[in-house]
Amino acid sequence: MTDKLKPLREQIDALDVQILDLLSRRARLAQDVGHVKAETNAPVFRPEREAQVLRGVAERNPGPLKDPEIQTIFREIMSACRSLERRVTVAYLGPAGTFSEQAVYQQFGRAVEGLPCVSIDEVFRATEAGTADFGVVPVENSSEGAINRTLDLMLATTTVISGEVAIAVQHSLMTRTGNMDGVTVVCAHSQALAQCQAWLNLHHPNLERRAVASNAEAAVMASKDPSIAAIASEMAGQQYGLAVVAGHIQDDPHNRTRFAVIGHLHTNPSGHDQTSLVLAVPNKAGAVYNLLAPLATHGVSMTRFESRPARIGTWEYYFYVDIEGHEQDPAVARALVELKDNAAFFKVLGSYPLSL
Ligand SMILES: O=C(O)C(=O)C[C@]1(C(=O)O)C=C[C@@H](O)C=C1
Repeated sequence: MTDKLKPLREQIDALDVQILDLLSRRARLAQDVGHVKAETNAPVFRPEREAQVLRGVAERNPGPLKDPEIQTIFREIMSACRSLERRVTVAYLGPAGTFSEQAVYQQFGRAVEGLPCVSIDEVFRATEAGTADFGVVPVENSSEGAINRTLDLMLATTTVISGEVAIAVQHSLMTRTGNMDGVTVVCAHSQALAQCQAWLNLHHPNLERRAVASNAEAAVMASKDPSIAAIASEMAGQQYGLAVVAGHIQDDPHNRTRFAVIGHLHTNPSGHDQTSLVLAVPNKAGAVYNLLAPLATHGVSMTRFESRPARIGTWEYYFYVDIEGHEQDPAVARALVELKDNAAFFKVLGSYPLSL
């Protein structure tokens, strides 16, 4: 056995030497890029470039490694190279161990400075004030719908959307012991409780369900109190020393949450982009239909349409609309001019690469 392994390991060692050399050369080039950027005060993080690199490696991937694995490796390479230029700070809904933190790493890789915040409002504040370069905020969940606080703050603040990340949200029921002896309460964020309600009704109908600020907060509580179980990601459970009682308990096995990367960066076109808008129309018959007509005229697809009450005491709404393409794409640019003409209110939240 060792005789057969030895020559294979020698080949792996030789390749690792080459990989290391190539990585060092790549890192030095990134440093050069950093110097060029520093001269013009250009942004270090370029989401459109990173999206192109990640799509490119998936297209050229000869296997046997799978595309997501290859992309994870290259994301970390770029993250490490980027941190040689400058380590970016990213605010997210903390504490550590939340799905928001997972989304930060999925977008920026590990060589990033995470700034956990106590609320979505705080993430916007830190980003708007420049305490963080970027913020990562949840926008919508595939089973529970829009995160209204995020939508309201996107309208009210000066931040733009520079990118998006989608992550699979898998919940586990966890306690200190890995069993439910003496447990009377289950804690989680209200969204997580809602996403697991059918499972809880079936398996633990008598547990008191208590909504708390975040799933990670629930994990902290469960780590201190044996009468509390937490619903959270396994990552959060590990962080706070919990053991899994049951995994994958979300009612929708394909449960996903989409996060927006907010900041002050207007991202350039990557070739596969999306634009987010907020619109309002005068409250009269046919107004919404007329408002959206320019999209059809210019062949621009709408991928999302969400309404929020304007909260000014009348029955008026803001419409959150996602369309395919970048605001610099000619067809999108033409459609936006006409949309703006039709709308009583018009704001482009940002154009950014579609999540991988
Ligand atoms: O191309 C750039 O602008 C770089 O800074 C290099 C690099 C990379 O490592 O490939 C690093 C950070 C940017 O976000 C994009 C790409």
